[in-house]
Order: sequence, then structure tokens, then C-alpha cells
Amino acid sequence: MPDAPTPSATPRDTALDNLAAVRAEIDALDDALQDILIRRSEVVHRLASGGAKPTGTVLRPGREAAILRRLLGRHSGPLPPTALVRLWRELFASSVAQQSQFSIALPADPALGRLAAEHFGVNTPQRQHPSLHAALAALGSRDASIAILPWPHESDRNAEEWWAHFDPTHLSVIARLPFYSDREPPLEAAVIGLHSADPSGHDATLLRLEVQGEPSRAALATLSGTGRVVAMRREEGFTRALIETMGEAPPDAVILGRYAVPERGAKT
Ligand SMILES: O=C(O)C(=O)C[C@]1(C(=O)O)C=C[C@@H](O)C=C1
Repeated sequence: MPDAPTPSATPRDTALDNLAAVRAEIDALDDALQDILIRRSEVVHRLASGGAKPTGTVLRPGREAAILRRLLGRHSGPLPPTALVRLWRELFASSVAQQSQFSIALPADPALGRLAAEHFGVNTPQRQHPSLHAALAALGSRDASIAILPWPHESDRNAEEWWAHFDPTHLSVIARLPFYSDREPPLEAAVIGLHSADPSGHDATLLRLEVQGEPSRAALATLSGTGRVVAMRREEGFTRALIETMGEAPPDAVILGRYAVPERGAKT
């Protein structure tokens, strides 16, 4: 009796074979990626144990910004730039954790906590404080490595105007968050450190000016060259202004910090 003919592969069989082949390709890429990540963490370990970095300066926001700008500049394909940045933000967080006990002080605000976790990693310890000033005090007493505060805005509440009394002899504004966003961010934050930030190649200066009388915003901006008035407050006989500039700071300005200019990617 002749053998029954073997049934030929159905379209479903072919689809399953294709799925298995594509998944095998993904598995091989995951292995390759993991090998590279292991090598990267070994290089960070070498860098940390080489003694080249001065103590207290594990976090290098300028270097991180320069890396992200370079990667964004060479990026292509369907992976969204926001995903690329998220992946590298977690990588930076893990290399910082490899080098130090890093933690964040911030006022109790869930949205600020999320912004902090997106930038400094979901595993980085955060401690919430009852006020902006308590968060800054925790940094001052070395109970945290950095503090994260809401980006300044004009307010009727003195307690929100941390910039008006910020003491740059001990503290420095080292980053403006989010570093990358493909839309107008709903919330921005200032990162405060105990050391000034390293340059990133494209940086802004945040400065405080005190000017007699009640100059207009435009006049204040002109005083600072190419600056933009972030917030201002009228006091008895003088005006205190917070200005962000890419140019030179006027000689009588108090410099609160320098940081990488955030990237605002266009959504195409
Ligand atoms: O370049 C450094 O100093 C590092 O520690 C490495 C690294 C990185 O992972 O690329 C990690 C943390 C710093 O904030 C900046 C960069």
C-alpha cells in the first residue's frame, strides 16, 4: 500500500516558523546587548577605582548630557528618542549607584517624585520632605546627595521662592529637568548639588539680580544680555529677579548654577 502523502506546511505553520526565527534573532540581540552592558559596567568600575574623579563628584550631569546629545544626534529607526533617553537614564543611574550611596531629597509631591525617578532611575532612593527648605536642609547636612525642587516660578508664597535666598557658596543648581522631552513638559525641576556641574558643551547660567526700583521684565532681560527672566519679585525699593542666560553673567549677578540646556525634541 503506498504511503499517505505528507500534508504540506499550512500558512499558520509558516507564520509560527517565522515567529520563532524572529524571536531567536531578538534573543541573540538581547544576549549581545547584555554582554555590552556588562562590559560597560566593568569600564565604569575601572573608572571609579582609578582615582581620577575627585571625591564628591560621582554625578557628572554635564558628561551625561553630552553623551545623550551625541546618541540622539546619531539615532535612527523606530525606537523613539524618548525610549533611548529612558534606557540611558537607567544606565547612568546604575553607574552612579555603582560608585556611591546616592540618594535624593525632595519635597513631598508625587509628580516631582516621578520626574526624579525618570531622570535618576527608579531604584535610586528618594526621601520626601515636608517643604522645599527641609529638602535643601537635608542636602546641606549631607543626608542626601542632591535635592530636587520645582523649577522656580513667580508665586505669592515666600516658601516656594527658594531661589530668592539660595546660598550659592554651599549649593549649586546643576541640572534642569527633564533633560529631554518631545513636548512641552508639564512639570520642570531644578537639581541642586553640593558641587557645581561639569560643562556639557551647551550650558545655561541661572543667576539672581537685585536692581533698584521697579524695572520692567524687558529691562531686566536686557541687563543680563541675552537672558530670560524666569521669575521676579518686587521688594521694598528693589526688584529681585531670577534669570537664565546662555551668555555672560553681569558682574553684580549672583550665580546660582550652570547646567546643560535641556533638549526639546520635535515630535515628527
Ligand atoms: O564619566 C563618568 O564620570 C562616569 O561616572 C560614568 C557615567 C556613565 O555611566 O557614563 C556615570 C555617571 C556620571 O554621572 C557620568 C557618566
